[in-house]
Amino acid sequence: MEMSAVLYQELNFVCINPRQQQGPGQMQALVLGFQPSRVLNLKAMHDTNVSAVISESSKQRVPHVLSVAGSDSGAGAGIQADLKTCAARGVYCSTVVTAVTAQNTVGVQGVNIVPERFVSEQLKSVLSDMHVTVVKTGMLPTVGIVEVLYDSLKQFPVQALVVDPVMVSTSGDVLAGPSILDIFREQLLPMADIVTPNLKEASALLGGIKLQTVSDMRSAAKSIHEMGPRNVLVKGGDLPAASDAVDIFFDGLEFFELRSLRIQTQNSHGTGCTLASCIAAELAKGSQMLPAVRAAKHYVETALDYSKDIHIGNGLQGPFDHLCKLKTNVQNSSRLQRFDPDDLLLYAVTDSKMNSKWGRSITDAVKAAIEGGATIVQLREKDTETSNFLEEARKCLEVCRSHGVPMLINDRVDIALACDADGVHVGQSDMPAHVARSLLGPKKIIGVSCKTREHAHQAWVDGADYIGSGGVYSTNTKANNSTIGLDGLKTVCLASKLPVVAIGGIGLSNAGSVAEIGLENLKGVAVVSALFDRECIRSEARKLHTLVSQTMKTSAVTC
Ligand SMILES: Cc1ncc(COP(=O)(O)OP(=O)(O)O)c(N)n1
Ligand SMILES: Cc1nc(C(=O)O)sc1CCOP(=O)(O)O
Ligand SMILES: [Mg+2]
Repeated sequence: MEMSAVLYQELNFVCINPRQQQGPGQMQALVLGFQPSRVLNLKAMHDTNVSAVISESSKQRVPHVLSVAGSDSGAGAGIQADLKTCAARGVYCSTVVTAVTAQNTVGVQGVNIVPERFVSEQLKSVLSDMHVTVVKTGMLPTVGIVEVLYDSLKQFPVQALVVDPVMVSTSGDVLAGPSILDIFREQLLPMADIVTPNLKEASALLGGIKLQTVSDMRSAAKSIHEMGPRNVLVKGGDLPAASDAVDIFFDGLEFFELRSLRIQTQNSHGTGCTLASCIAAELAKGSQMLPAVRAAKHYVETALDYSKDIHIGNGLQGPFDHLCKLKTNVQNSSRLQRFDPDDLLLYAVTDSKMNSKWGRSITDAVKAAIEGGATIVQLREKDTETSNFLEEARKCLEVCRSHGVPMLINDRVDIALACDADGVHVGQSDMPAHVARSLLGPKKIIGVSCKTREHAHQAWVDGADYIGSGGVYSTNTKANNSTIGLDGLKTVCLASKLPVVAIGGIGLSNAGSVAEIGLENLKGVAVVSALFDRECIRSEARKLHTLVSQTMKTSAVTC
């Protein structure tokens, strides 16, 4: 007892794990904090009566993904891809190896399946001891392995399960045969929070039906959802070549077409594993499902683009550089996607006064909004000094980029240029949109505030990408703002082909009425106080996102 007391004093963060005493005289001490490599094994200690001495306040839960997958000796996919992805996303990753493959850029030369009982032993070791937040599965080569995983998850529940139903490698080699399909459908999918099949895997899960169009992908997502997973992402990377890669996300209520640029590269081995483990990592950090999927798509796209010319191996299936995000030149690189009007769905506009009132930084506020589902962000910092504004804008941009969410600057074209933001929002008394366009170039997003049909017409002529129209309701956030009501909003929508986002006094109580107007180019709502003047930005964003997307969907069908 005395010996342990000395040790505890020396090691501030030591705790004894009470769940896994390994036998008399043996115990594990685990150094908490984000330094999982510093695990001490205090075998020499003989006092088995020592109980945990750590106070709750000094415990720091680390976001933790457990990858249950096969090893890829070439390290482009499988366990190795999952480890690198989680490292790049700042999340701890433990591993349970289900198979060892001899693999390179040419193909799979051999597979050695780990016996079920040893998969089970690995699962027990990790799940009984470490606080796993999310389990992500990859190659599950036998029915027995799926069974032991199912049993382990029943015994040690985790916050989320991400299932990448790996069946065939990029090179076309079979990694799990058709015998696995029944148990996937019956046991694993009903437990999953998301399943991420590519076209071949979706087809296999559905008994071999052909999937050739985006419409087929929607039907497939719906049918797979009926098997029990909370969310489905059908990846359309194998659809006949088009300029965009389209994935279909279905949460049981609505479909989202998630588009990204198709990167021309042979270095795409491991993209499926990487996407799924990045979703798991984002969920482990507290993200909602759709923002996690968007962030993961953006991460994969950035890594593929960064690695498109690297050369590793002589085969056709090259790996890519998962850690590219940690290299400073990529950290601040431009957004790859073009402006997507659907990004206007939940537009979060910041307010410095509200952030000071609640004692949070702009970056923390923006991060919470995105994690709750905000699809575009505008920094509207009327009272922040220029140097601070620029510094904060750079930090926020990093957060937005890592989630694939566009970030615009209100009024200040100079700040937008200096931090390489994705665009600006200007009003009728700000810099004219056509001047902003000539300064920012064709690739940046420009939004213009419009209250009348004349404003709307001019915005189009000036080369704006979208219109912000309001105040739909009266607001305390912007002084002396005139209210145009729902009728004024309709007039602006009908006067333009540009996508429109409604603004002004919008919150949970009335966002539904706005979304209900059902005009095709009304794409979403922009909110300030309904997010940033609230205690929990993340949960308000989540509620607003659900409300607006569901109402828009219903209204679009009726109109
Ligand atoms: C999306 C969106 N719409 C409208 C506005 C208002 O812009 P503006 O009229 O320039 O007023 P300020 O925001 O600068 O006070 C906006 N910011 N965002
Ligand atoms: C920034 C802004 N522009 C408006 C316009 O009518 O163009 S209303 C507005 C403030 C919106 O804040 P809240 O969501 O807290 O009402
Ligand atoms: Mg302005």
